[in-house]
Amino acid sequence: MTSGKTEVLLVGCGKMGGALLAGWLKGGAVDRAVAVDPGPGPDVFAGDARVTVCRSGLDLPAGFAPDVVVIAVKPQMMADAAPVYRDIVQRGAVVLSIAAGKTIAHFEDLYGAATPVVRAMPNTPAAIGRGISVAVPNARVTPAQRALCDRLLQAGGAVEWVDDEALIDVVTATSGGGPAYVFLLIESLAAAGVAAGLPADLAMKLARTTVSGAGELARQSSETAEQLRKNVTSPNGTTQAALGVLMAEGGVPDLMVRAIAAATRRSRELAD
Ligand SMILES: NC(=O)C1=CN([C@@H]2O[C@H](COP(=O)(O)OP(=O)(O)OC[C@H]3O[C@@H](n4cnc5c(N)ncnc54)[C@H](OP(=O)(O)O)[C@@H]3O)[C@@H](O)[C@H]2O)C=CC1
Ligand SMILES: O=C(O)[C@@H]1CCC=N1
Repeated sequence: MTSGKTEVLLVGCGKMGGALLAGWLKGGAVDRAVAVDPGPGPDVFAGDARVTVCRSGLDLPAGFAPDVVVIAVKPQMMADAAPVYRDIVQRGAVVLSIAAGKTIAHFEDLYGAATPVVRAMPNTPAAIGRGISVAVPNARVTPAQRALCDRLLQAGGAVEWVDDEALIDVVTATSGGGPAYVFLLIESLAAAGVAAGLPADLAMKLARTTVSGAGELARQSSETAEQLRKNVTSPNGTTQAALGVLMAEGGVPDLMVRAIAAATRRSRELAD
């Protein structure tokens, strides 16, 4: 922090890093950001005086000493992308990683055992301030660094902190990837409507509006999700006929257990 200003180095400005940066700039959470990305991702921010775009970590502005280094590259790119920031991290920045699978120990190995590291998992609704992140700090993170990471993550929506890092793999499977499962539901609902005779544009409008409306109702209502489901399900009516298929053995609840287990396994594999 320079004279009370918050300075961020963002490594990887793609879908998730870009969504976070947009939220920081919009909410004023960041006074200066240097975004490193070899692709066109950060170009959309180039007109903002607070943002400097670099194509490589070797081209950082002279003397740049960020408060936080946010790692937002794909886990598979980590070995190429992350080592170049060792000096800058060792000058006192906290590392905030949103990469699936990559553990706190991974960054301690890379940057030194004394490095303050926060491992977090956001999701793409952060782009509209409606995401949720879960974060875990290592013991080196100071209260001020934790508050800074909390502020950065809150620009994208809700934030939960946990102590057990192993939960982050499950969080990754549940809420990190969760929006994709919901978009699949929209696609599947629309496709099923078309298969049953609806025009495609009407089917897609019904699916998008129904899923987003139901999501907003779930957010605003004090009733449980189960009760909200029952409120739609008239005894021996049409919804009950559909749920008899969806909730049968091997149906959505069973599939979701398998899906979350597969994603959790994959997150653990990406640690290496
Ligand atoms: N997408 C999501 O919903 C979520 C993603 N995450 C995590 O966020 C991270 C990024 O994912 P996502 O945004 O989807 O991926 P993207 O591919 O959209 O973004 C990654 C960006 O990093 C760039 N990049 C590649 N190599 C380097 C490098 N050496 N230095 C700097 N930037 C580089 C890529 O450029 P290029 O494309 O040119 O290679 C790309 O623009 C991942 O670790 C993922 O696990 C976490 C939560 C949710
Ligand atoms: O699919 C992935 O690996 C990343 C992590 C969570 C969402 N996208």
